[in-house]
Amino acid sequence: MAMMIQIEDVWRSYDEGRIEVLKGVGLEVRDGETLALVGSSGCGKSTLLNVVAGLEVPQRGKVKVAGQTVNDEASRRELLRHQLGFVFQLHHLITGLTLEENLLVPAVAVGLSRKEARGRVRELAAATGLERRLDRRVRELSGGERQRGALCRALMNRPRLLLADEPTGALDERNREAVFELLMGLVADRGLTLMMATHDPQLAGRCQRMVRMRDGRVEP
Ligand SMILES: Nc1ncnc2c1ncn2[C@@H]1O[C@H](COP(=O)(O)OP(=O)(O)OP(=O)(O)O)[C@@H](O)[C@H]1O
Repeated sequence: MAMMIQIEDVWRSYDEGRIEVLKGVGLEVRDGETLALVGSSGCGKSTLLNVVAGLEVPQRGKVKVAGQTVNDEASRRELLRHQLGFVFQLHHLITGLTLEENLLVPAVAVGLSRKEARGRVRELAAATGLERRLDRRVRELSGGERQRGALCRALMNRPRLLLADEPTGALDERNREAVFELLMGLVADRGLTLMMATHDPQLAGRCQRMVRMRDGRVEP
């Protein structure tokens, strides 16, 4: 069975080792699997996702995504641009730009033609009910719309892996359900691998596998 993520004995600390967050994490996620990462606040879920995404560098250990070792700037850049999409708890869109402009940013970064990029924008906007919001500035969108926009942006470069850090954590219940349904629907349609940190047991239960973090490690 092909592995999408391979994490081996990963250690990450802050403040010159005084704050130890990841203490020898090992985890494998299969291609096409949906996995929920749960555990109490501060146990290191976000840090682990950031390490997988190459946004943070571990002091020790190995991370492979789609068989490629993530160990230098070039591999991290390649990973972020082509292999994975990331949805954060807060949308992280540029609020002064329109939604469409935001979605074009990752496409421009990989040199997609304007025509192709606009085609993808329309396709994702249709899939998330945002067709009539594309010309709006992000600061004029609702919380649920922003989060749906963030999901679109994460999928613009057609990654095979989606990482999500409390993707519905900042939303009210109605929006939470709607955004989650969209996310899971897009993951299923496209056969994506999903690794998602969540505090919501209901959302976690909708993933194929649930993994608990405790004291800087993943429970067996
Ligand atoms: N840049 C940093 N400098 C110092 N400490 C940090 C830094 N980033 C994270 N930490 C600490 O690492 C620990 C784990 O943080 P992390 O955000 O990974 O936890 P989490 O499980 O995602 O928590 P939550 O569920 O509340 O989002 C926390 O105690 C946090 O304060």
